[in-house]
Amino acid sequence: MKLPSNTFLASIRSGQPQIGLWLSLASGYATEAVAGAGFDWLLIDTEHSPNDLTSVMTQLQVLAAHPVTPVVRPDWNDTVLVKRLLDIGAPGLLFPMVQTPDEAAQAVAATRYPPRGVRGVSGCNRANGFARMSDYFSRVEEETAVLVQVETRAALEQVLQIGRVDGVDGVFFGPSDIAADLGLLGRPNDPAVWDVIRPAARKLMEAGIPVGTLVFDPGLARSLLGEGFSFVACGSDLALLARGADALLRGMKA
Ligand SMILES: O=C(O)C(=O)C[C@H](O)[C@@H](O)CO
Repeated sequence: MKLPSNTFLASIRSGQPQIGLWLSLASGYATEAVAGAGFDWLLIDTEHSPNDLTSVMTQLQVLAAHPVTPVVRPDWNDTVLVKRLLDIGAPGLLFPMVQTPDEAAQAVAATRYPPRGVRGVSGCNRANGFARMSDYFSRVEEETAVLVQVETRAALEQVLQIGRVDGVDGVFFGPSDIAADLGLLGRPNDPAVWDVIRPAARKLMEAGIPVGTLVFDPGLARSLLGEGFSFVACGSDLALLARGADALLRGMKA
């Protein structure tokens, strides 16, 4: 038994755009319902949703039956939590609120076994096929996507240094937090937010570093992919449910 190749990672490295969806409902059943839609990547969020380790694992199990790559967002750049997420088989991690190259290096180190990093070793777990994957230790680091999230003006100023940290596979812009940092709380689509994100994203793209984001506007998502963003999530399971319910009732009352 071999460690599966990470198709999301191979795609962003080779410049093939990846369309994603955020998973915030913290439910294996809801995840199963969207799993077959055909998204390239699905982000299991533990920062802003009621997910715990067990609900994340259930969703990873569900998604294993589908040709889509799950990426898990830990709630913090926390070495111990990262070890546990990797042991349950997260093929990619999105680290929130990475502010400096040192913090990006800390995120990478959490995903590497010694001597390259600080990941603790478990011999038998879901990630290594319960010790049946003969190549797990030799390949897991090259097959794990390490994505770091830039969410403040301070981080934007160092974006290239953050993106160039050895082991970082991509930089994700958080428009909601960047908007808040700019004094535009609740306005992630405000042009002023994108006026600071776009030049930073271009710098990374010119350096060959994949760039991603999440926007709740399919038109903006399409245009960002056209501008060279590599991995763009264009909505969430939670928003689809809530806004779909709103629209259905509105239609009934119209
Ligand atoms: O700043 C952002 O944008 C993000 O980090 C994404 C949000 O956390 C996501 O929950 C959308 O509201």
